Amino acid sequence: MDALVLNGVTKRFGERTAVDALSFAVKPGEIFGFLGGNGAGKTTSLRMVLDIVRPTAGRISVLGCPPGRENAADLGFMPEERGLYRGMSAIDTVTYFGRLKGMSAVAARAKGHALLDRFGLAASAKMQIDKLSKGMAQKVQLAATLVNGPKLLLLDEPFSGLDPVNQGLLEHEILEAARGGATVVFSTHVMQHAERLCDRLLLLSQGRKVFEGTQAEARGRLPARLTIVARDTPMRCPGVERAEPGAVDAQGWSDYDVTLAEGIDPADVLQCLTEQGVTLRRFDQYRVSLHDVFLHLVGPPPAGLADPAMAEHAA
Ligand SMILES: Nc1ncnc2c1ncn2[C@@H]1O[C@H](COP(=O)(O)OP(=O)(O)OP(=O)(O)O)[C@@H](O)[C@H]1O
Repeated sequence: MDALVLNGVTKRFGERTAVDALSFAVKPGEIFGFLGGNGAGKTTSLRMVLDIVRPTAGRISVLGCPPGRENAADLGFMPEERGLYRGMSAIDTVTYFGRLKGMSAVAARAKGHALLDRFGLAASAKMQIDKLSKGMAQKVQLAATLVNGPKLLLLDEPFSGLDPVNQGLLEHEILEAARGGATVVFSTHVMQHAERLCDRLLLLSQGRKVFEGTQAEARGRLPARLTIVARDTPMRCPGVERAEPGAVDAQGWSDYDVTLAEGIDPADVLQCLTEQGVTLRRFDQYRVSLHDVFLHLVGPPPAGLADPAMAEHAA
C-alpha cells in the first residue's frame, strides 16, 4: 500500500486554482521531495493531506485512509508557519505534542528529552519558547514532529530559517527517519537539499505537476553537455547536436562546448571519437543539477522576483 496517494486533486480559492488536477503516489519508506517555486501550491497540497483544507475535487489517501483524525497518531507534520506556544517550555511543548498523538505523559517526556539532547538543546529543555532563538525554536518544533515516531513525516519548507549546521542536522534526521522505516515528504524550493535527500521528487509549477520521478530521470530531461579539447570537431559523431569551438592554440587544440541530443549517452560519443581517431586532451561531462532541471522545466522567476533557489545556487 502506498503511504500517500493524491488522485486528480484540485483546490480552488475563488477564481484562483492553487492546485490543479494533481496526482502522485509516495511509496512506504521513500524520501519524496515536493519541489516548486513560491506559490506553486506545495503548502496547499500538504494542508489537504492533513485535512486542514478540503480539496475542490479529487481523492487523497493517507496511510490507506482519507485525510482526517483516524491516522493522526501515525503522522508528523512540521508546518511552514512554525506555531508553538511561546510561554511553554521546550520539553513541555514536545511532551504536549506527544500526548496529542496518544503517547503517555511519561513516554512523551522521556522521548522529548532524548530528542532535545540529540539536537543540542539539553541545557535549554526548561527554557520558554520565546526565550529561544528562531533556529532553536525550530529544532523544538522538529522534536515535537518526531516525538511519536511517525510513519509518515510531512515537512513544509523544513530547512528555512536554519543555519548550515542545523540544516545538516535536519538532513541527518530525515535520513534516520527513513532508515527507521518512515516515509518522508518534504517541500522545498532549494534544490540542493532535494539533491542530497530525495529518492524521488515531484516538480510543481502553478499548481500543476511538471515532473515526477527519480533524480536520474529528472537529469535525463536535459541534454548532456560536454567540454572537449580536441584538434578536430566532434560534430561528425551521431548525437552531437552542437559543438561550439573556442580559440585554437598554437598546437591546433581547441575547446569545444558540446551539446548532445536528448537521450544520447556521452560514453557513446567518446567511443565514436576514439573510433574516428580524434585525439582528445580533455573530455568532461557537465553534471546537470536539479537547479538546471528546475529552470528548464519551470523557467526563471519573473523579473524582479527574488528566487532563493537561484540565490543559493549562485552563492
Ligand atoms: N487561503 C487561501 N486563500 C486564497 N488563496 C490562497 C490561499 N492559500 C493559498 N492560496 C494561493 O494558492 C497559491 C498556492 O499557494 P501555496 O501556499 O500552496 O504555495 P507554496 O508552493 O507553498 O508557496 P511558498 O513556497 O511561497 O510557500 C498561491 O497563489 C496562494 O496565493
